[in-house]
Amino acid sequence: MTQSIVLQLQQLRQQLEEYSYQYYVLDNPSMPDAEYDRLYRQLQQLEAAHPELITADSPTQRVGAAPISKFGQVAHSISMLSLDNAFDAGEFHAFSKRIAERLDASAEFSFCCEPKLDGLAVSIRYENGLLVQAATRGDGYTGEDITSNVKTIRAVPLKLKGDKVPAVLEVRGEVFMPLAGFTAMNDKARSEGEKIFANPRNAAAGSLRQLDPKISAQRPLMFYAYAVGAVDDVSGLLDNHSHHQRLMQLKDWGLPVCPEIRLVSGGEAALECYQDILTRRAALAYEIDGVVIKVDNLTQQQALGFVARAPRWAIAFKFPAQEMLTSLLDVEFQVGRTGAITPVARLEPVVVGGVTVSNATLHNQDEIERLGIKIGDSVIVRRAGDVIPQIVSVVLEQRPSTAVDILFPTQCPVCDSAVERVTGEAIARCSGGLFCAAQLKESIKHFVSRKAMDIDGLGDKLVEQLVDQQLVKTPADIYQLDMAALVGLERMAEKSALKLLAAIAQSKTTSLPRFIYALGIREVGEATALSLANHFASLEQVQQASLEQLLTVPDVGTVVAEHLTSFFNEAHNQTVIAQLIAAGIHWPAIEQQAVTEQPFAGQTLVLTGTLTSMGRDDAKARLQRLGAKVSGSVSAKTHAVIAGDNAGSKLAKATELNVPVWTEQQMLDVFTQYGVT
Ligand SMILES: NC(=O)c1ccc[n+]([C@@H]2O[C@H](COP(=O)([O-])OP(=O)(O)OC[C@H]3O[C@@H](n4cnc5c(N)ncnc54)[C@H](O)[C@@H]3O)[C@@H](O)[C@H]2O)c1
Ligand SMILES: [Zn+2]
Repeated sequence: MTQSIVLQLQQLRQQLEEYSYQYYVLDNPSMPDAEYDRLYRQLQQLEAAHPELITADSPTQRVGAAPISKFGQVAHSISMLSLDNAFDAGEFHAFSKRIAERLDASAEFSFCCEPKLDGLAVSIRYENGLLVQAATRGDGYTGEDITSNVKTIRAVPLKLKGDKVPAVLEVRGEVFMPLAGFTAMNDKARSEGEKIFANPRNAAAGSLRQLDPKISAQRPLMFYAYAVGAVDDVSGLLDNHSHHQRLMQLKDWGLPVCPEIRLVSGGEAALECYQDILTRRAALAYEIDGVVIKVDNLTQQQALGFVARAPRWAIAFKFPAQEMLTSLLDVEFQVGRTGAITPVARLEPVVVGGVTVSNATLHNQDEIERLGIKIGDSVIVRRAGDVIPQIVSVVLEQRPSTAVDILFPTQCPVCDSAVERVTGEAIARCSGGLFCAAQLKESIKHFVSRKAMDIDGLGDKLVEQLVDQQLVKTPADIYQLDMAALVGLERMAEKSALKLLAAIAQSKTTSLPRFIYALGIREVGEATALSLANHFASLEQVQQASLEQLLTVPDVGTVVAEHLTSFFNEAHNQTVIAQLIAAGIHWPAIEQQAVTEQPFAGQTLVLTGTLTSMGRDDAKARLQRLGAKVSGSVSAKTHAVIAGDNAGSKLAKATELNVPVWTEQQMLDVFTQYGVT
């Protein structure tokens, strides 16, 4: 019996030791805090039942980890301790009862309630108001000398304010990374393929404990003071009665103090304060993992004193954990309305931040590779605030032998079309734009829009009804709609149905650029559609064009060319195009003349002001057909500016740069001359 308990204790201590090493020394924990806390509690309970088995080196008897040798060492003349935890109101009441009994006190305590900032503790020493040294907590007795690094934190004053400051003042507080800075730093690292930090605490610790302070200087670190360490204060400047009052003094001396700190009277008020901060947790600019509730009276604090590793006069009342351990059951691939394929992790349900989480996004294939994740893995899930749950890392040591690789689909899970991933893009997409049910509503809305097939009366609401009722499964089905189908729809009177059918019939007479644009190929806007039509002069030629041929078209770069080839390579799309043509969609042949005669070839033109004869888009399209590149801004390279009514700054700029200015009429004359009407 005892034998097995000894073994169990050994195992727990060893495990906690290893996790602490990763957490404190490497700043790279492999376990969520909640899992560490759970094992720690287990150890505490076992030790409480068998006090004879407690060893001096047990994690329950020690603080943090010894300083590492790459830094100089700093001995703390007043040790830097940890805090005992409470995980529910009952545990807080037990704390308050304990202290009342110890002090034999009947009156309510004044409590100072402070957000428990999630960063790392540092001690900063000021001598005659000047910052002379800064150290980490280390094992509580000896910390690491990080003076140069702390000096790079802008919020930390190098000199205290005012001339009345204690001769020696050690300020203790937390260095942390505000959420905005954390997110920005990780986004940048991710886009540059660099290591990202699992959470703001690791980011703060990893950023501060750098041999090169220049690296710390670039990191968005912040500091809040929450205690005083050693002092030499012969003139009695520092308050001797209230912890809260001391914090206010630190503030006056120029040290940042968390604005959420409250002095309250009694346990109930402390619990209310806890609740209040918990409700506002997500709205705070930095991460906190609980509220530290401290007996405010310094005489009482002194009387209560310390046990092994924590003061008796304070307790950290923890919030529900934002990171939990769970397992990855499966990965599903969802197809978005624009064809983007997103891997979604199906998780063993777990409560994170007070909410049950059973799914998390895995973003894309790069993210899957970055995490090195497999189905069956133990994973750390993080849900902070209203942010969608994320998988932050895999616990490799717990990988089961049955874990299997995640296979990214090569075929769309909705429509079976090929999945494409264009060079340089992280997102993989279904290439069956005209056929894929997941993309149908968006593709139909685009197909019928004004600059595409221009079907009047076919608004978004109606498109949704047609798709939902499965009357339209591809754009080609629009041309099969009849009276019987339409009058069955909501708010569709016979008269409007007739009008709609007429508009559909009318849309069959179109132009090649419009038709190409209507296909909704990614990145193929009106201008590109026009370039393609002009260059190839027929749909067949566009459909059959190779990547190299496409790259010779003005306006078409690698990304557009890749989208075009994968779209036309997809047989599903070809089928729908054939159905559309069969339904009677047609356009006038593009005259060879339009292709060759391009008086504006190689020229950049700018349109400005209000045109009276046509819309800006229309004019732009015609100028493009004549070879022009139409730009939005005037420079010395602009060939001419076409000025409509009320032209403003662009016209002024043209005059200033001696760029020729044409009237709308001059432009119309050119259109007539070349027959672009
Ligand atoms: N994930 C892991 O593998 C792993 C490993 C080791 C430790 N841990 C985590 O670390 C905790 C133990 O670390 P700890 O000893 O630093 O204890 P702690 O973080 O629970 O509490 C003490 C610390 O709280 C901080 N703090 C923040 N705001 C404060 C305030 N207003 N007043 C006073 N202190 C404040 C200080 O840095 C202080 O040192 C565990 O509960 C666990 O969650 C995790
Ligand atoms: Zn699809």
